[in-house]
Amino acid sequence: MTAIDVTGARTSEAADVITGARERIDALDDRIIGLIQERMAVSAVVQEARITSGGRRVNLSRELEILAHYRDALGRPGTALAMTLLELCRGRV
Ligand SMILES: C=C(O[C@@H]1C=C(C(=O)O)C=C[C@H]1O)C(=O)O
Repeated sequence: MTAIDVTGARTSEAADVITGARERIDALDDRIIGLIQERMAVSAVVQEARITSGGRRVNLSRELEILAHYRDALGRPGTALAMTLLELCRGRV
């Protein structure tokens, strides 16, 4: 397959732009995944400390703050993203 086929572009110039941009996207996705894994590890520290102290895993008021933060930054899809992040970090409630 040629670069044009793979990218869906109709010219080799557009195919070059898309190929370069996709490399940047792949690198960004790797960093985002790494940050999510780091967030999961830090969240686990908080949850473990709270559970060990006799508290509950989940803290609803804190989660509402996080949902609002993502919604304010990214709009409605930000809320969905934050819910997915919270599920990754503390499991399903
Ligand atoms: C990490 C915490 O514990 C849980 C996980 C959260 C998170 O991953 O952001 C937020 C609230 C809690 O349900 C916390 O209370 O800060």
